[in-house]
Amino acid sequence: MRKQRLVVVGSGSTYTMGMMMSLIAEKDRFPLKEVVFYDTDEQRQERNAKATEILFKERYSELESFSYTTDKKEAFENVDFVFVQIRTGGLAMREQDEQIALRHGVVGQETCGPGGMAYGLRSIKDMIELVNDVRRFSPNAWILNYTNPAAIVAEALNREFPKDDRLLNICDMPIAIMISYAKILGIDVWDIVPEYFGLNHFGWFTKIYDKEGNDLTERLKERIIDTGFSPEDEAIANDISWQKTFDQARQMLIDFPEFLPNTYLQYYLYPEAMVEKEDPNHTRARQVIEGRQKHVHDLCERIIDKGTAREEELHVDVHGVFMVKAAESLAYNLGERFIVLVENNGVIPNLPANAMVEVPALLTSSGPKPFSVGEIPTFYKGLIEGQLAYEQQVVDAYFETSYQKLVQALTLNRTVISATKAKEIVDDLIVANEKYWPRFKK
Ligand SMILES: NC(=O)c1ccc[n+]([C@@H]2O[C@H](COP(=O)([O-])OP(=O)(O)OC[C@H]3O[C@@H](n4cnc5c(N)ncnc54)[C@H](O)[C@@H]3O)[C@@H](O)[C@H]2O)c1
Ligand SMILES: O=P(O)(O)OC[C@H]1O[C@H](O[C@H]2[C@H](O)[C@@H](O)[C@@H](O)O[C@@H]2CO)[C@H](O)[C@@H](O)[C@@H]1O
Ligand SMILES: [Mn+2]
Repeated sequence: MRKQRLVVVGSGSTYTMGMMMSLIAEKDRFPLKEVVFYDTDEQRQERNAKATEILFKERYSELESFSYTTDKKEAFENVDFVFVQIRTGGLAMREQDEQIALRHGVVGQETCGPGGMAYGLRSIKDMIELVNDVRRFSPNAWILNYTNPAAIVAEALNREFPKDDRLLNICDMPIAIMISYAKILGIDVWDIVPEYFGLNHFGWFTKIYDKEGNDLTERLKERIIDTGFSPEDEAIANDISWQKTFDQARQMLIDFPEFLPNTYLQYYLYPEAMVEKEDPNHTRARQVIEGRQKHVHDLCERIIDKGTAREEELHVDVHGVFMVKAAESLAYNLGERFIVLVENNGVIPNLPANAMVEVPALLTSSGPKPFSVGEIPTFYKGLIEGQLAYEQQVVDAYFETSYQKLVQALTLNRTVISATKAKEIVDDLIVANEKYWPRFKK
């Protein structure tokens, strides 16, 4: 089995340690020769890197080389895989996004509504630069991207790099939801065969089968409605915010029982209730700073101080293992089924061909091979078309630096609707994002 050379971009991420555990867990199926960390923030990177160095010495003796750098050439030369998880502006800007939206009485969220637009307009520039940098040094490397908002990033990258067929955007939400389905059904998550359609953070499971082809959909729906729905992945199971989100997904299923919803639809279907639940002084960004980020920083510092990771409880989480398993399938032509983002091109014939849709696909060494979904019913088509128009309008606004299109985009978004509000929010976001956004022309 050919060993892979991997670079992790945004290696200072709160998800890096979980991802490293996934690399260790999958080392027989995705064997690595070399791992390189790349980040623009030396300090964030060093903490994770020093802890990883110790972890790899103890648990990944087969690895020939581990290093970390802020130099692009050093990072991107001769690599096979690039895993990307960057956050332009950091969690501090995420907090701004959430608070600005809430100040105007609308959903304040990382990837949905005005927050998602603000974050998207920060991510696009860095992601385009990054893909260009990687391609300069490793023209054939697989780039697997987690960077959010994945819908807007995927749309922008598809326009900027239309011929790049080794660039794949993914999201861990569908698989995280499937972990909860698996628990309810008493089967292994990797034995679930899902049918799914939508945009990123905007989709529905239409069928849930097991490997033998048994249709478990109706049984699953009944169980969720009767006995509840909760997050089960280790990383989110005890998080109150995620528990509320999964509980709300049960309510969505009661209200719209045809298909099983992605949890993110709560922001579009019940925007007022979502706003009411929020404490503007303690939004999700602050919870993550005090929760996941603190936990990871403390963990790394303990490992570094003690010189060992043996005393720590470290877990493989869905985020890391999904990325690694997808990479395995691409590297070794396994043709395994994953829900990923691809250009529509008739997969859903009653949506535009150029839409970036999230659907099941077989991952092969020549790229994702999506399954045909077929025409979707009017309710879902209507919702998706509105959201797609918003996403495409945000990307149009970015490339044309058009203020008018930004206002139009937010007016299209279900979490905003009011043109007056859209304009006021855009004006506030422009001020807050001065360091990150292009200058929009009025
Ligand atoms: N697609 C998904 O389903 C999914 C799931 C989880 C997280 N994410 C995304 O993963 C990313 C990381 O999340 P996090 O909470 O760990 O954020 P984080 O801020 O902890 O980590 C991001 C890292 O990226 C670095 N960075 C920023 N700009 C960079 C650039 N241009 N080049 C290299 N490094 C850069 C930062 O210095 C930081 O260390 C975010 O975009 C988040 O939204 C996506
Ligand atoms: O609010 P956060 O930062 O906790 O999470 C936002 C992300 O939520 C989804 O991803 C993951 C989660 O981050 C991870 O810990 C995992 O175990 O479960 C979640 C659900 O899959 C979402 O897909 C991401 O796009 C968000 O960034
Ligand atoms: Mn996601």
